[in-house]
Amino acid sequence: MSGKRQDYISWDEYFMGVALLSGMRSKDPNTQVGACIVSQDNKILSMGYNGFPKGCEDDEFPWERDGDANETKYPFVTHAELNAILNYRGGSLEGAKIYVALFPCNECAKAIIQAGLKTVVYACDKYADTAATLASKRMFRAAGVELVEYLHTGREITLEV
Ligand SMILES: O=c1ccn([C@H]2C[C@H](O)[C@@H](COP(=O)(O)O)O2)c(=O)[nH]1
Ligand SMILES: [Zn+2]
Repeated sequence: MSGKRQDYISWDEYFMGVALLSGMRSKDPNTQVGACIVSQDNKILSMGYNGFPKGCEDDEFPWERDGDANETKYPFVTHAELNAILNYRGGSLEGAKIYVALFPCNECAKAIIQAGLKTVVYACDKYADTAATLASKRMFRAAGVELVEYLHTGREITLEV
């Protein structure tokens, strides 16, 4: 009997928690996505969330979903997964895992595969029926990337400072 705490969070809760916390930085009024990249030995390598590129001010670019293409957020927003990959300054991400709030779109899938990530753990798949997600799953399957649905534990985590 070591007397250690028993209610500590699991690795999955920890990394998905970091991904969700990163997503809370997003200014997207509809969908906030966070991502956390983790090495094979459980070290956090990088994080990201969906937002406009550097120099593209949140108050000057549109957050709309509908309208003329260039009056919506879609051409401008950098996705959480891509930001996490681009934020990494350490070299290779070969073999790493990515925890992400939303199932990656086809563009993120390409970046994930090409960066050498081998596992995607996702919390939500709300666009499962879209062409982008279906293309994404097809590419992940072909590239041998493991897809793991995050099992929500129901644990509420409160952060107090
Ligand atoms: O792989 C993905 C897919 C989407 N996102 C971001 C891009 C947008 O900011 C939102 C999606 O907005 P909706 O209003 O739900 O269409 O999610 C991402 O980061 N990664
Ligand atoms: Zn994407």
